[in-house]
Amino acid sequence: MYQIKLLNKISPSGLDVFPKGQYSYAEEAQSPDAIMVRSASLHEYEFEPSIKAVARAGAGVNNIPIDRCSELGIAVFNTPGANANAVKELVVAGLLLSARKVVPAIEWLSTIKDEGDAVPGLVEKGKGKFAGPELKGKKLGVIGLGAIGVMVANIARHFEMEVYGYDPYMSVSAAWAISRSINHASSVKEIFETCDFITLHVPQTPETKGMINTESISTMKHGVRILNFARGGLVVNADILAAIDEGKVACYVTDFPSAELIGQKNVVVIPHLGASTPESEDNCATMAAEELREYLENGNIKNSVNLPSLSMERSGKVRLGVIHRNVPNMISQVTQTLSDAHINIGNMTNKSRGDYAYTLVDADSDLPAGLIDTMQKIEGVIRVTIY
Ligand SMILES: NC(=O)c1ccc[n+]([C@@H]2O[C@H](COP(=O)([O-])OP(=O)(O)OC[C@H]3O[C@@H](n4cnc5c(N)ncnc54)[C@H](O)[C@@H]3O)[C@@H](O)[C@H]2O)c1
Ligand SMILES: O=C(O)CC[C@@H](O)C(=O)O
Repeated sequence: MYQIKLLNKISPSGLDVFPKGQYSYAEEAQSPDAIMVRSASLHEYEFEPSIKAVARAGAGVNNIPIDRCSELGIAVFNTPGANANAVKELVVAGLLLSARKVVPAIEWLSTIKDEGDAVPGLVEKGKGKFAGPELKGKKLGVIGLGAIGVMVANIARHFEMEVYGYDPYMSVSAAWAISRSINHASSVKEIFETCDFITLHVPQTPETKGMINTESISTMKHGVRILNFARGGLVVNADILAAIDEGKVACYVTDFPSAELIGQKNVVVIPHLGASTPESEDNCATMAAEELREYLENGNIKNSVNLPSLSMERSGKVRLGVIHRNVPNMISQVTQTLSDAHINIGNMTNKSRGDYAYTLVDADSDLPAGLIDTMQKIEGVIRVTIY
């Protein structure tokens, strides 16, 4: 029985992917084989030795200690694109809210709610201070052209915005999906200097952390509107609040609340609702559960963020999955261990990713006792699993 430990609320349609009687899932598990998580932080988590995989039902993996997982031989998965449409739709709302002062205007209405028949008159008299510009004809800069950024860039064209996109690492599939009418910015500086609206769609990494700060804001247009549906850490809150105070930034819309942002003028704070639709919660949970099943049952890897993608159709009697360092002589040592035990290899495949590599072997006969221990002791082998 495979045990899955759930660290956040996971959509039932994802949990239905696990066959009853073969899998159990709960918030507490004695010897979990895998963890399913959304936004809970695992940075302080003591991984049980039984854990082979972590599946993030979502895109961002900055809540997971990826390097530590790799060193422990734990495969980390995410669900690319599964919640992109949900985020795109909320970004559209964010664009409109950043331009038209709908949020403060609604708040203002509650101050005149006891004025009886005078309300319509007060509305017509007071509404002038809530005027805001149209999107049509304005320049939108999209930083990060992945699953979400491409969708945002494309839909903004339907508002007749002039769209600029920046992503030095853009994937081939994103390049196919993006509209040809999007202008290619050759640097992030170009976005900062050119655009009236800037929206962030990059992961939080050491490279992107704090990218919106006093210095970068100083290169932007006066009255720029900034949207952050990616991660709170991309923006230095104190710097953007100072820029709002000076009028340099007209509005900041973020999906990542912090005490200093809540209630501030010209800041629209949303409680991390980007992916909170039933559709995206189902998509993410289903994709994450399918990835876990394929890995736990067959050792096949799809959508891992720390190990290579590698799948092989099953053959032979026993399958071995070996996570090892990406250094010379590893494959020969793995195969030598099998040949020393007179095991014929029916099929095998290997792929590397950065410092790590993964070898899948289908053996034609059962493995003798002790073989796994012998293989595990090879220098550079991190984890050996039988499937
Ligand atoms: N608000 C939410 O609920 C919510 C939901 C989903 C994702 N997110 C966040 O949005 C981010 C993007 O999601 P996605 O699904 O589009 O991911 P993605 O991996 O499909 O796209 C990220 C893109 O950023 C690009 N990139 C990386 N570093 C960059 C840099 N320095 N400059 C420019 N581009 C860079 C990558 O090349 C990639 O194309 C996630 O990492 C996550 O943090 C938030
Ligand atoms: O699980 C969520 O609600 C948010 C997920 C989102 O931040 C992501 O990175 O995919």
